[in-house]
Amino acid sequence: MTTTRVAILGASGYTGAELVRLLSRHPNMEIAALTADRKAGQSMADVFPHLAILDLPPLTAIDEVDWNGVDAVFCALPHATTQKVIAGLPKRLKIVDLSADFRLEDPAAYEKWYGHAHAERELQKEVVYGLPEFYREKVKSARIVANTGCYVAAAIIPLIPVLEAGLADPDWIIIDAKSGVSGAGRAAKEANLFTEVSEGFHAYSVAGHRHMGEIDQELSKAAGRPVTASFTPHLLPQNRGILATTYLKGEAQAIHARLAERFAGEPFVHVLPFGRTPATRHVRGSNHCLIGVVADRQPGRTILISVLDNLVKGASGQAIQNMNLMLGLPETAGLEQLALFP
Ligand SMILES: NC(=O)C1=CN([C@@H]2O[C@H](COP(=O)(O)OP(=O)(O)OC[C@H]3O[C@@H](n4cnc5c(N)ncnc54)[C@H](OP(=O)(O)O)[C@@H]3O)[C@@H](O)[C@H]2O)C=CC1
Ligand SMILES: CC(=O)N[C@@H](CCC(=O)OP(=O)(O)O)C(=O)O
Repeated sequence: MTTTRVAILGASGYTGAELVRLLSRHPNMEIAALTADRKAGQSMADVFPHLAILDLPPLTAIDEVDWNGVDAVFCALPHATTQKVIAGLPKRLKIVDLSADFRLEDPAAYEKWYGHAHAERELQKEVVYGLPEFYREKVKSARIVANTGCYVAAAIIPLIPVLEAGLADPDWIIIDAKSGVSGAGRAAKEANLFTEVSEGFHAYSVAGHRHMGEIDQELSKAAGRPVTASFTPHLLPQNRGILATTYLKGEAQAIHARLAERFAGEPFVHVLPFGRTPATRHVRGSNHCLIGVVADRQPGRTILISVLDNLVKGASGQAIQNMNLMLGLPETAGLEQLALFP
């Protein structure tokens, strides 16, 4: 089998480093180029000492990449910087974009949630929304895939099959989600200082987080009519992991049966026995998403708990899963590691 030469744009960030870690053991991909912005000119060993044992190309600016030596691209740049970069890449390249820049199919929704007009509306029409468990066939033939967001993946993986089957009230969906701090990226921000995050816990962007547009887009498709979910993100004093607790009006046993049937055979989504609940440490460092279903005390109300590692199934692992599909490789290639526990 041939080896695909990949470039990682944004390799000096957290998801870029996670792509390098996972791809270093991928049987069919080799890293041909790595880019950075402020850290261009440095080596990966300088920027991420845990990767120093690997033989890696230097970090360069994007315009210094020799595209003749590249077959596929993982784009791990901040949102709002990605549209122009992807539009400028050679058209023969397969691209998975980890940012939010191409996830919203409606340009008006993009403008509403991101506060500016989409810069590449024509290109947007070509992009496939890339949650593999639901868009596998489309991803296989896509040139550009927009990876699902980390909070969004944790929230919608269990919700889509429930809404598709009409097993919960679409007007009563409450998603209470918590993320580790690596979800905010490596760039220094006052709000993410140790002193601001440790020994505490807080909600943020309440009733206005930009992921609401993406959640509503996908849940509306699943329900077959407009859905406006409640979603509140919280910042956990830990590095990795997302846990979403979702409250629904629907019968818990029926919801559990539907999810168990829908995800049977999925390599990375697992439904726990009825009543059992997962924790972020059960998925740390792995590409797995675990789902627990519990009957609330009030009959007809259900609590869903879903967990994933924001840097793996929420970003870099999911991106490799999508790229595997785009390249006709086994979907699990390079992604077989179990969680790091404790
Ligand atoms: N962190 C997470 O858990 C998740 C992140 N994502 C998304 O993935 C993307 C990457 O996230 P993450 O790795 O956390 O971010 P980081 O802030 O850790 O890294 C960003 C990377 O982009 C580079 N960069 C920044 N600005 C520019 C620019 N103007 N031109 C070129 N390169 C630039 C940085 O280079 P330098 O370091 O040299 O400045 C760095 O390599 C984001 O869009 C994010 O929303 C998606 C899901 C989960
Ligand atoms: C903890 C934290 O700050 N998380 C980020 C979301 C993670 C992310 O990178 O967003 P995308 O999945 O859209 O790319 C936030 O709340 O904006």
